[in-house]
Amino acid sequence: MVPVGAVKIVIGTRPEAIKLAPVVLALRALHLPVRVCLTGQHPEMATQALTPFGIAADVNLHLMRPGQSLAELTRRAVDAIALRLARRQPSWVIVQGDTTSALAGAIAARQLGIPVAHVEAGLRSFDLSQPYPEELNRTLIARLATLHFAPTPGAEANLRAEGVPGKAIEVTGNTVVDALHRTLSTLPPAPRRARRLVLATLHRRENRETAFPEIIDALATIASRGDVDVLLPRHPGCPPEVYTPLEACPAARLVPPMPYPAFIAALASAHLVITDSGGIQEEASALGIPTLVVRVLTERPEVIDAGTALVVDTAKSGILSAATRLLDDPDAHRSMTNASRRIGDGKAAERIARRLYAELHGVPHPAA
Ligand SMILES: CC(=O)N[C@@H]1[C@@H](OP(=O)(O)OP(=O)(O)OC[C@H]2O[C@@H](n3ccc(=O)[nH]c3=O)[C@H](O)[C@@H]2O)O[C@H](CO)[C@@H](O)[C@@H]1O
Repeated sequence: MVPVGAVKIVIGTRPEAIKLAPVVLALRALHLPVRVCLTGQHPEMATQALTPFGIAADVNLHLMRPGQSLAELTRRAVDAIALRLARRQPSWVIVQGDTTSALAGAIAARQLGIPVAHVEAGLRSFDLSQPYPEELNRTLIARLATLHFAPTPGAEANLRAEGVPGKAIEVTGNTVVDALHRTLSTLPPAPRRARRLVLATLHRRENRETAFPEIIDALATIASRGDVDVLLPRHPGCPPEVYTPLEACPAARLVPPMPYPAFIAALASAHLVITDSGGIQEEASALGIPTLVVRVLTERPEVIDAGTALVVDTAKSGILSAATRLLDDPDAHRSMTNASRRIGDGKAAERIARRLYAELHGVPHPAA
């Protein structure tokens, strides 16, 4: 049995690890007992992401199996998490974002009557197929959660429109900005680059079949300009053959998933980002790095309002014309470089920890 007031944090993937690491540290700073449970959805990457924050998981459920369907992962994750929760009876369970692990954690906790706090609550694309399964997962988690930590006023408005009462929502900023600031403060000064860096990442499930060849083709054409370097860390969830056309380009560098600090160092020095990632849109916006979002939509209108990102869809021609403009027109590029605080101010985890402290103790933290 864990001590009264213990908080169990369920983490499946790399982005959950990055976005929950500041929360683990903030809860510990308030002397709240925390246990970190990895589901193993990203077997190596979640551990890799926690390490720079000095966090080791208390348990790893190792749930991934080759060829496992989403339904099977969901079923096995609910089962395994429920067993752990029943044994340890934490006072709260925290899940983050929109993964299958987060949904399974919320279902398991709810079934055992343990309240769920949802970090990064209220993001919506309003299309259950885009991104899939993430929009479905986060919508369902909202029905299961007791406390909703919305990163922005826009996310809060989405939750209110779904009937979530105001007192169950706290607008905190996104914890990714906390992780970013903490990491930037540990980095050495960036070395000067001979050529401008185009940093790209790709992994969205709904993009894999049809859109990836177009996006990779566009990246190969950009790399062949001769005046930029293209850097693309692979995502282990993507079939390796997806990247093959880029392997022939001398100016394109395909690398294994990068440790978070190394990735942030590359991002901070990038001239242009091309990505289907959610978290990287947020980090690039906080840094003021122009970003082309290779999706049909974004559930982060804040990065568009901030002027740091454009949604360009996944056709090669659209990606190329937007990238060419930003690489060839300094004014167009400059107009997208204002670092934004709309995503967060770096204090989200502290707000989350204080609210949970108050929920657990019935009074605010004495230092509040
Ligand atoms: C639909 C959607 O938007 N869903 C998001 C999704 O995650 P995502 O799309 O952000 O996922 P990725 O792109 O894999 O991760 C990005 C992170 O990884 C770091 N990074 C990257 C490459 C590398 O080589 N080394 C690294 O360290 C990088 O700096 C960044 O922090 O799930 C999250 C969890 O619930 C949600 O929060 C979030 O809504």
